Amino acid sequence: MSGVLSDLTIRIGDVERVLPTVRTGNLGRVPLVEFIGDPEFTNAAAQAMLPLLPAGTEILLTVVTNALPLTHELSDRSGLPYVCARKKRRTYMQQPLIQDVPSLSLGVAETLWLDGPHAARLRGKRVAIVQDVVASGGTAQALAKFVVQAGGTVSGYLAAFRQGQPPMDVAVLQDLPRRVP
Ligand SMILES: O=P(O)(O)OC[C@H]1O[C@H](OP(=O)(O)OP(=O)(O)O)[C@H](O)[C@@H]1O
Repeated sequence: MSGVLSDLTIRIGDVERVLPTVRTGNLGRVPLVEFIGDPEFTNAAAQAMLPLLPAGTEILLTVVTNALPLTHELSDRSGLPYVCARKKRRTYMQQPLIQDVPSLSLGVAETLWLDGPHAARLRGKRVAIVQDVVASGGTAQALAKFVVQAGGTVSGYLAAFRQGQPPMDVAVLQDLPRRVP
């Protein structure tokens, strides 16, 4: 069972968490979802997301940081491999694909990097885009561009949480308030 019990107390399966709220420059106070450092919460979310995987998906694509442990667990449970984009160029990258994200959920512009050999794993594949939270959808759009650049097709979008109204259909466990008082 999943649900928002109050504005900021959430439950996924048997795991309940009170989400902290943080103040951001242009959004006011927003709930903060953190999977990093919380394997119990991460595992519960990954397990609950299994039925959200689009039919026919062959590989998952995500981006650091918070979505990475979630995608790892989803990969382990589903048996689907995954590829992860970075938010910094690493010296060992070979002909990386590059996408700018104008403004992420916390109002910070980013550049995403997908190492060439990882991009090659998407070629000809049906790719599900996995995120912890989808807000504006800017990150999801950038990841979808990676899929197209790499020669794959997007099978769908899934996330643990949605905050706001992104432009694409995203399968989620729960909607969270975009702002809190
Ligand atoms: O739909 P959007 O508006 O693009 O926002 C969603 C993105 O924002 C958050 O990342 P964050 O900037 O907190 O980075 P982190 O995961 O590295 O902490 C979240 O992890 C998503 O990747």
